[in-house]
Amino acid sequence: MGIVDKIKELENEYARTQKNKATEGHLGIIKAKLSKLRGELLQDQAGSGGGGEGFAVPRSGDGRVALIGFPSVGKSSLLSTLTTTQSEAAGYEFTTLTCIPGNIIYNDTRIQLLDLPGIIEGAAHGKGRGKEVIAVARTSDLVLIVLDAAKEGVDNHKMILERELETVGLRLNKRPPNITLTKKATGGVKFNATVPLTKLGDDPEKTVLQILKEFKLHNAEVLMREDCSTDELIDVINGNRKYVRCLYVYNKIDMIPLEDVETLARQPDSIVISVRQKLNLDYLLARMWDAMGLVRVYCKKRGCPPDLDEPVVLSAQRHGITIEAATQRISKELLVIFNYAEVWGTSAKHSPQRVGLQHKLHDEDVFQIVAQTNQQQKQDKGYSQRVQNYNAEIARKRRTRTKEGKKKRSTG
Ligand SMILES: Nc1nc2c(ncn2[C@@H]2O[C@H](COP(=O)(O)OP(=O)(O)OP(=O)(O)O)[C@@H](O)[C@H]2O)c(=O)[nH]1
Ligand SMILES: [K+]
Ligand SMILES: [Mg+2]
Repeated sequence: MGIVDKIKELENEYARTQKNKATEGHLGIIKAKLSKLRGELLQDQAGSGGGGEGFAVPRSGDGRVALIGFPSVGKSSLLSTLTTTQSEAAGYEFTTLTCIPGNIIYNDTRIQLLDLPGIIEGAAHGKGRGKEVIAVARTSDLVLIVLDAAKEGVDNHKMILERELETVGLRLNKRPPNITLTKKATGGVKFNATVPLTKLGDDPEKTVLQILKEFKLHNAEVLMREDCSTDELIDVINGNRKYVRCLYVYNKIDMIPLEDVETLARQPDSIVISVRQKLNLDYLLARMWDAMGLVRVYCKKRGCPPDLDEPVVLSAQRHGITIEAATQRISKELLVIFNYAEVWGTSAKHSPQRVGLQHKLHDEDVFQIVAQTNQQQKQDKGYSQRVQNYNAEIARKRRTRTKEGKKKRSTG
């Protein structure tokens, strides 16, 4: 009998067995067997054929949130509750074997929520489908580390998960260190700092030089604008770090005493919930929204009220929250003829305020783009260059589209 059939048989047995005190032991053994077999199945998929390339779930909506956690903490139950997608949930581990996307509409914004297989210690080094799960975390705007509040050693679980994510270059709830590193061809190492450095030993410059040497960087300029640690310097040298927001979601609080719930809720970036009893889920959504740093702005045409049902959603983490990012989202063509914008809302000093492309918008601001007049276009030296760039980009897009079309026709 193959592994899949064995799993089927055990699942059927699990479903058939009455859940009560007398059967607890027997169910426990089935669960253990199932967990072992499903873990093996997951490993197989990661190894040959099935896995490797990661989960092919395209990005959609205005932001992406990944559910990361140990098996059976309630990730799938949470996805099925917050979205209209159903992801199978069960009492045994590794119920979910792949990435399952769902959608949340919140504040007129579409958020893609991703259910994922449970991960275990060693995930970062390829245990189970750990590598692929973590790869999804890297592409997300927010990671929800889901924890089982009723499980013993939940603090330890939290630490293990953080470590797994950190190992592969994710940095949770941290800002990129304020260090500029410029690699040079010659000239040796030039080191400068604008603040006192307290975390790099007695001779910070020497420490920095030694670290650079380890990475075979013999010619470079380093400028530190904050009191950084060696780890932060190494992050900057490595360069492929991904800074992601993260919230800790403690599920199953229906199973623990109220005092314990309060202790967990007081920890930073932590939210306590019960999916089963639908406790605190609205609060979770509100915290998710805040953590994602999304900004809704409304574009209006001259003489018309703005369309308040259709925000342009900007992400501080991804493309920025400037007038430029907003204009680009409406149409690249508009950027070519952009003259100035008028802004109403909390980012404006007075309403409306006349602003340029680099103005940063706030949530629920309204803006109107004012184009250059023909006369202004003639006088603007940069105008013809912008038109050329724009046309070149359109041409490039058209070429890649035809190429892709040809490829599809020849393979499909
Ligand atoms: N008591 C309690 N049980 C819950 C809660 N949420 C989920 N469960 C149960 O926990 C078990 C595991 O739930 P799943 O949603 O399958 O967990 P998962 O994290 O997706 O598990 P894997 O896919 O195996 O990693 C199921 O038996 C759920 O009914 C909750 O809030 N309270
Ligand atoms: K499960
Ligand atoms: Mg699941």
